[in-house]
Amino acid sequence: MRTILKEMKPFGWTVLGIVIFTFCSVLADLQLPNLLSNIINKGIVEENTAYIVEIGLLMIAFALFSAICNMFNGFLSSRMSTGIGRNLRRKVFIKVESFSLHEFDQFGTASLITRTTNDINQVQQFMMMFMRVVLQAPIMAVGGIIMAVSKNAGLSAIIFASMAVLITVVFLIARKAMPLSQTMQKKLDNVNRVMREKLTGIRVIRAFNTDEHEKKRFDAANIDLTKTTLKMQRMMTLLMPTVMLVMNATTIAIVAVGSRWVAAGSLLDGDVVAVIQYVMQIMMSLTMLSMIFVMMPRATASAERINEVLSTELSITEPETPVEIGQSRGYVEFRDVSFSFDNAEEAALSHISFSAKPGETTAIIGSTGSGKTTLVNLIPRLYDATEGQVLVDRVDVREYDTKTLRDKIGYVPQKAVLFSGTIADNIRYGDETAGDEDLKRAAQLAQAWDFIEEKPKQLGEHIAQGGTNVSGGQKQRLSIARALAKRPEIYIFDDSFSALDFKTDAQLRKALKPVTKDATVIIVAQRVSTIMDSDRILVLDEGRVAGEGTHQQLLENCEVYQEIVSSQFSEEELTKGGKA
Ligand SMILES: Nc1ncnc2c1ncn2[C@@H]1O[C@H](COP(=O)(O)OP(=O)(O)OP(=O)(O)O)[C@@H](O)[C@H]1O
Repeated sequence: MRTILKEMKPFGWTVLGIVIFTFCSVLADLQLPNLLSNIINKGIVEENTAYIVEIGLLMIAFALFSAICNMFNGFLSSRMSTGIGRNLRRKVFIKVESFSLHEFDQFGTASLITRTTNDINQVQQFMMMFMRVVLQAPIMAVGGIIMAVSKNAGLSAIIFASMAVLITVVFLIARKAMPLSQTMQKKLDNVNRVMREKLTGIRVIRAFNTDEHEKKRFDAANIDLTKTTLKMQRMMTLLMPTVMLVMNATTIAIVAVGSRWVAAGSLLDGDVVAVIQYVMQIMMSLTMLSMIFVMMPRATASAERINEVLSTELSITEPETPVEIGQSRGYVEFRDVSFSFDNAEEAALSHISFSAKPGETTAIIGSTGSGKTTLVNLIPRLYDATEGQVLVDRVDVREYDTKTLRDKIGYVPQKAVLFSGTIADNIRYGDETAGDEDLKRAAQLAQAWDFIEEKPKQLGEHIAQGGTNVSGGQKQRLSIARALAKRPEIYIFDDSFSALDFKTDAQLRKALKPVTKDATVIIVAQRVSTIMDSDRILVLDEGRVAGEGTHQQLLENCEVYQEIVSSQFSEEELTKGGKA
């Protein structure tokens, strides 16, 4: 919570304004019972109408003044809490942007979304309530007690007794509510996770007719959250009736004791009414304060979750003195590299060594799960190697500023990702200064121009969120065009040709040759036909290098490669030289 309170720093003047308005409104409110008691004691008892009107008008003026102060207070509090919410959202967003895949794995996407939205909202609402109540309630309670004691010290003893009861109840409720609030946020994460999976996997769910199964899964998460929320709400519903009970009991006690003292002539009627009014003010402020105590655990849980994100130590950090770009042009080398995912029993990559040179194409092939994607992810530092070194232009990737490193790389991921916007926006992601002609050229090279040309708005055609309004192959071609527009020194194609038909695959590789002739090209592929012309093929098997060489060399000496080839080609094709 301390971290969140630090967020109040830029709002110093607003806080000062809130403090001043709160003081003014409370002081005005505290005058009202006193004035009412004067009306009764002097105006009504002595039948002095002029006095009643005069004090009545004064009461209206005080009430109006308090209302205006409260209005300003509300305005400033909302300005501050929404400002804190905005700043936190910005900070979390920037922090998450600097996360490596390791941190994404650690938090989970659904949880990061809940933290950026719901958790920050909780804190924002709490801050709003906090600023309105946390000053007002104690001042009102203390002021009310002083005023009540000044009216009659004996009657005020009753107030102390009831305050003790109320504080005990609030404490007990807050103690129970605290863990429940924390659980609630976790369960909300769960609901978001199931919902997210359902929305992103809707096609599979429909195709496999698993709507019922998904419904049950969602119901389970939803009911779980509902149960905890209800438990918490039940606790909260106890609060108001308890306050009312204590307040009414106190009023009765004051009337019972006060009426005797009035009859004995030691107390005035108006003072009994004033003390009752002070009791109401004190109890109401304590109730408001108790709302803070009830909101606080949930807000604290949310604040902790936000803080977890903000204080995460990045597994991929920038070097203190980054290396300047040298003369080389994209030379990639792996030196005895091993990599393990957190909590994984076995290493995903073990002792990998190879080099990929500019002007050459290096292919990586291997069965599913053999570590191909993991290997290429180490080049742009999406993960850092656990052991060994990944070098780009003979410098360890960890010694580069990540922006400098990633500027050298054109990465086409296994699963093509498009953003909502136009086709041009998506290709321009690679180079924001690219003109329409550059975009067209990149699209032509990526064999994407044919389908773009047919669209009514061509490059200006809208792409839906997640690229759902283009086919898988078209998505992949746009994703390739994006990398080409960047004109990088190192191209990484992670199984990027798999959604293309054989003809387009061959055309694309042919078109790429002149463009990438000076660059280092690394192609991950499942299809032998895609990579058989490569200068060097690296065969991966269970995270280890099972062979390295050209297609012909591997056919002769690498068993794993022979198995892959024979699973994809017929005997006849193999004797013809494996051409598909
Ligand atoms: N985020 C992750 N956390 C833990 N283990 C992972 C993670 N990503 C991949 N793995 C594991 O690491 C191994 C290598 O995965 P990788 O994705 O690199 O394989 P791949 O060869 O690219 O497979 P495919 O051809 O199916 O894409 C697999 O055993 C996989 O289960």
